[in-house]
Amino acid sequence: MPESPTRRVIEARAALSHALGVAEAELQEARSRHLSAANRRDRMLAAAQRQKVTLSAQRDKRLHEIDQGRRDDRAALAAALADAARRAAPGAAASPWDRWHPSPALPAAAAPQVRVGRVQVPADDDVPALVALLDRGHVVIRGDDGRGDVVVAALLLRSLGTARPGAVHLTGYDPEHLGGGLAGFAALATAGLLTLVGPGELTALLDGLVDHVRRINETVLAGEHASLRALAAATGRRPEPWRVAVLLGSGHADELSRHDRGQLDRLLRTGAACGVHLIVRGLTVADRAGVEVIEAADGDRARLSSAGDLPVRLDEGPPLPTITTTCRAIADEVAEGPAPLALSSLLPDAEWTATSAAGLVAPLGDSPLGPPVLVKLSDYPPHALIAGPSGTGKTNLIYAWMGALATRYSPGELAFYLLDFKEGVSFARFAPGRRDPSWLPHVRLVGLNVNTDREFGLALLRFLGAELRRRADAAKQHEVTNLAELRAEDPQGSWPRIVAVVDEFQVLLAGRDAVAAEAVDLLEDLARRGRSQGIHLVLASQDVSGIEALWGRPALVAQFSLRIALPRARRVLAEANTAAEGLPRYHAVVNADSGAPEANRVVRVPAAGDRDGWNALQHRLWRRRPPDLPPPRLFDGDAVPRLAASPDFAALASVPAETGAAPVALLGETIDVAARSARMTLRRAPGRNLAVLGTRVDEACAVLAAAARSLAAQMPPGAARWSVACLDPDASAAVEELKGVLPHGDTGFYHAADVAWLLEDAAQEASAGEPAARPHFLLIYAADAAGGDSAALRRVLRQGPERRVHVLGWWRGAALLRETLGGPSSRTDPIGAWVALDAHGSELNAYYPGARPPVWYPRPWRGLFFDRSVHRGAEVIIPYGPS
Ligand SMILES: Nc1ncnc2c1ncn2[C@@H]1O[C@H](COP(=O)(O)OP(=O)(O)OP(=O)(O)O)[C@@H](O)[C@H]1O
Repeated sequence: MPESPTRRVIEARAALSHALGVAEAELQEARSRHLSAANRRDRMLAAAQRQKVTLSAQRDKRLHEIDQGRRDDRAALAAALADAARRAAPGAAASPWDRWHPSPALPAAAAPQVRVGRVQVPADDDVPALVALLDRGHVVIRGDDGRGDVVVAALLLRSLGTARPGAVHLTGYDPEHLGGGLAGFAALATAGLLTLVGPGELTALLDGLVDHVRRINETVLAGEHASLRALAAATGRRPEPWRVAVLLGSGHADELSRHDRGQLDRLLRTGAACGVHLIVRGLTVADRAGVEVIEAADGDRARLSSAGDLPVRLDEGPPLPTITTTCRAIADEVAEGPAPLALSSLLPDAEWTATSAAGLVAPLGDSPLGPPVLVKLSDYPPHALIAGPSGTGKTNLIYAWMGALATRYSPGELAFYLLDFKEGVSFARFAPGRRDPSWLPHVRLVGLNVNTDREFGLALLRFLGAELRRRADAAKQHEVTNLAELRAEDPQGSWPRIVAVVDEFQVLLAGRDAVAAEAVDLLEDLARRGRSQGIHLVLASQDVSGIEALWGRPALVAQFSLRIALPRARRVLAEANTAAEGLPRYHAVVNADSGAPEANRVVRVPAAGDRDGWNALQHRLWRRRPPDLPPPRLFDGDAVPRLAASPDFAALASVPAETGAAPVALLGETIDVAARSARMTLRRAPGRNLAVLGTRVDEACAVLAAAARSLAAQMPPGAARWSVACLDPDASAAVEELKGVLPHGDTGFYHAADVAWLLEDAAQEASAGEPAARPHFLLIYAADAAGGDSAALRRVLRQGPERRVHVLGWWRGAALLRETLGGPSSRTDPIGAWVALDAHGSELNAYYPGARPPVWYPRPWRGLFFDRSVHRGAEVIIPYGPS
């Protein structure tokens, strides 16, 4: 059946309804899906929002952390920079001007950098802008002139304030009178620390600096050190000042010639190593290493090449009063000169530990190059010649040298013999004195005030000659040739090196007399042979140039190969060697090669003259002296010796009378090293009488008193007969004193009234057939006054000694003695010994062998003694003074 429409409608409707239902369902589902999607989206959006907030918070936090870290880093960096800067620029190198004062570094310390401003970094710390000038480089200033001046003044003042006074020398070139901040430094000129050069002098200035650099390189650095800074670090000393040259050009391109430009270039390249530093403004200088370029400008616009692009704010300049007072103080201190070196700088760490077998080595001071200058006495150089005009420190130098030697070598290694021909007592400190009993243990002899007793110089040379022979004999015995070998072969022997110092030795060699002639011969022999026997001569003089006795003997001069010249000393160095002329105070040139210029060494000598400083040293060594060491022999030409203190007198008394030895009369002290007495033996033989000649009562009485005392010391009571005749009332006091000396029962005293009786008696005794049982000593004061009784006296003189009758008489003149003897043609041999006081050499001709009279110029408290039985020539003696 066909389908009905209704059916079809129904079916369509059903289908539609189904479709609608499906659609509804789908819509429903879609809606629900949409809703959940919307929900999800909302959730996601909310989550995303939350995430965003978290992220942003995290980002903010991180950003904050980064910021903080950078701030911390920056602050740490700035603090480190500031700290490093403080160390690079301590004290006066950077301190603010209101608290500024000089703070000189130690001489050898490297120069600090100096502050000119502040590097503008965003940090709390003040980071100073530093410039490396001294010891390091140069500075070129560009930009604003006023600001530039301030920088120059700051650089100079800080450099001066951080160096020792005098260690920085300034030179200023300022042709346009720009000032350049130099004005306040004018006071330095008074001490030679500032030189200003004007227009046209730039070439000379640059040439001078280049020459200076060359000199430093050649003579100071000498290939051993790369720079003065390195030298100072290695040696601890800084021998040369820094030289800072401020060059203020006008800004014109043609201001420098080609030559100048070359020199400037050379200085910029090589100057800093030699302590030459330039501060340049207004001259064209290319940027280069070692040159700090400062762009001077106000505010934060200044720049320093070493600070890169960082802005720099330049400091205000130093106040003018700070500059001027500092400069004046530096100039004053420099003008005053350096503080003297102390003697302690020469002393060794351990005393008395050195051996002198091979020589004597000791420092004499320090050299400008730093190390101490060692001076040697040995086989070469064996002897020294020292010269220096009065007041230049010759005596001080000898003291310093002796101190350096005496602390290194023990008295067993070194012995000093010291002689001073100067009027004064410069060597007295080494001998025991009334106030200070100490002595320098090495000193064996001190001769003072010997300027009129040149014989003492001879005595020393003879003594050294004898010692030389003793050493040469010992060397021969041990079959060796020099002291070092002798000491090795004879280790138990006492062979110290001997250093004989003769100050103002020209006095000994002056004149053409016998003393000078013998002295030169002895010196030459000693100088030639002493070198290998450890005997060293040190001769000093204010001026050696005119000592003909020296220069006339080239062989003698040649032995003195160690030369020491004090400022302005003449001729002591080789002829072309003028090093002594420009020496500063308290310096010396030491030259161990006979003065050849290349052997010059300049030494700054410490002060050794100060008594207190010396005494401390001497006392220390004195307390350490070997217990059996005797004090030195002190010969003082101004002192009167005493018989009681004479070693020969002490020895006499200990000789027993029974030995039968002929009696010995001591007459005075000889001028010699051992303080020997002049002695005359009164043996039974013709001529054994003594005549004292001259008008000087005290001295004549002193000679006779010594003779009487010394004879009496050998003669026990009863062993001799004594007769004392006083014919001059001026002698009565001396005669009176003899009453306490001569044995009472054996002595008769006579005057003019009864002398005839004495002489008659003695004449009879003198012509007796047999000699007297005991000696008879006639002491006759003013024997020439015996007058009519001189015939008897003559007989006693002629015949007495063989019969043990001896006259010890004083005649008031040589001619008066001749009268006693029988007139001008009489024989003089009854006078076997005489002491001439103020009788001149020519008057003594008759009593002296040979055709020529003795050389004798009478002088106070000295006599000329001649004993024909022992002497070849007469010798000078010093009468003993009152006991
Ligand atoms: N190196 C030194 N340091 C400090 N002062 C010194 C030095 N050398 C010498 N003097 C001082 O200089 C003065 C003269 O010195 P010294 O007596 O040594 O000179 P001199 O050349 O021996 O003189 P003269 O020959 O007239 O005696 C003394 O007061 C001494 O203290």
